[in-house]
Amino acid sequence: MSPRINSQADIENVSLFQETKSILQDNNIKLKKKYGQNYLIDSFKRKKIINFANLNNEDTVLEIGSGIGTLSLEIAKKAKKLIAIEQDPIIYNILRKRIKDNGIDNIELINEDALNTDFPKFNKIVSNLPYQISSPITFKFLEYNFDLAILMYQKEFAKRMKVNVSTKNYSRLSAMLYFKGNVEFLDDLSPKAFFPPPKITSTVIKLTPKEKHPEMSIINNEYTKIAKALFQHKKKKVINALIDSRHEIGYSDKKELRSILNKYDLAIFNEKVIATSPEDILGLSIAIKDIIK
Ligand SMILES: C[S@@+](CC[C@H](N)C(=O)[O-])C[C@H]1O[C@@H](n2cnc3c(N)ncnc32)[C@H](O)[C@@H]1O
Repeated sequence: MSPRINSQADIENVSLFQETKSILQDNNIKLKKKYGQNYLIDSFKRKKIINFANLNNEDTVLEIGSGIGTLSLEIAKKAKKLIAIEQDPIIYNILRKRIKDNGIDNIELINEDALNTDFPKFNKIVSNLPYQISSPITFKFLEYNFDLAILMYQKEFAKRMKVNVSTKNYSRLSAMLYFKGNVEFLDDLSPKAFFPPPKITSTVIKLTPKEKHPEMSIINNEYTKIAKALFQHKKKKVINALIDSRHEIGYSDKKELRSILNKYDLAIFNEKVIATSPEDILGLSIAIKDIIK
């Protein structure tokens, strides 16, 4: 069915859709679900996403999952340099050719799994992320120094990034991000903005790293393990969640851990996990750090 055209934005969208379709057809590509290959075909949203990053000619931008270059070629026009990482070798080769055909010389294109490669130096990130790596790639970003990241996720995932203690979206992710980054919701994109359309709505967020929390820098390991253990049992009391996820903090014997924990007289043990703030979890991590293996 031909798309309905009402405005200039519609015309641009149709042309981005046609361009995407013809690149895929010319290369005999069937997009792969396992790589999260839903390509942006809404040129108005593309412009908006790139504008959110406020790019200038001193920026080195990192893009994870560059696909056929829908964002990449536009980012490269505004930034000093783009480092684009694409795992699928066939899609990587298509983009490599597009870069060459367009005479672009400021894109470093890397054919790797972004989770298993060190990122070259960058100061901004702009990415329509492959949804299946949302969580690990977000934590990986936070290991690097950068000014800001404009990132697109599944809406349900994005909602879990902000801390709302005692709500159903409060999660390990929000508890981890609380100390590491500020999250600002910027925009939503309907499935129609992508080809093929995914089943879900997407959300664009701005992530800005926070100053290192002084206590978190010494307790990060213990906090990470404890948060992982706790949020597997969000509705349980803290002590029971720790015992039930004892393998996350280095124990296999339930009785042994219970008797160790019973030596601590901590009020937080009787709180429900969902009601404990990141600050509470930090306090717990400091209190029991010596028993975390
Ligand atoms: C949602 S698409 C975005 C493509 C393009 N940036 C756009 O906006 O249309 C995600 C891309 O990430 C790639 N990808 C998936 N897993 C990856 C990984 N672990 N490392 C690098 N790229 C990956 C996919 O092949 C796909 O091209």
